[in-house]
Amino acid sequence: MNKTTMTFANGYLLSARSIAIHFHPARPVRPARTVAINRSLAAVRYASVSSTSPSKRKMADKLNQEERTTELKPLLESGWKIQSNRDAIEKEFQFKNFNEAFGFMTRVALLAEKMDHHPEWFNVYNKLQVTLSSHDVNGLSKRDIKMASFMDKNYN
Ligand SMILES: C[C@H](O)[C@H](O)[C@H]1CNC2=NC(N)=NC(=O)C2=N1
Repeated sequence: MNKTTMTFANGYLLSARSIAIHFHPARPVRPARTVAINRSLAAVRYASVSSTSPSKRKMADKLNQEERTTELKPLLESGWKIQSNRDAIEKEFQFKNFNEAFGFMTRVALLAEKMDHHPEWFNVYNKLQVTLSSHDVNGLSKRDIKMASFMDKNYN
């Protein structure tokens, strides 16, 4: 095999059978996962901008007795429970693994930002305990019904 010879400006001579040239990009290439996370964050930022402002929100939207019977019924049938010491509902979700659980939480988080209504939740690996209540009315509101229904719809 022929040898390649290179002479450098400082006079050094390099002689080798093969020369490997490494190109270093000006900035590090972002892995696909980072790009996906950044897109999600951009979606959250967009959602926050277009979210309902607290001033516009109807403050007196606490569920009345009739709504409690009609709107809570399908949720209680799907495993939601009314807490004994608080006007709140709770449910435990179980997933295949952490990735599935966190994907679900991410989808819920996007809605939470859009609604400006946030779940209380506790996650360990594939389990997620959720409590829903509306702090501003100190009890259940239609926002909790909406969020619980969204969770049920997105849970397989
Ligand atoms: C300032 C902000 O709009 C409020 O604190 C929002 C945020 N998220 C909320 N989430 C819930 N669950 N209840 C609220 O009353 C509530 N209020």
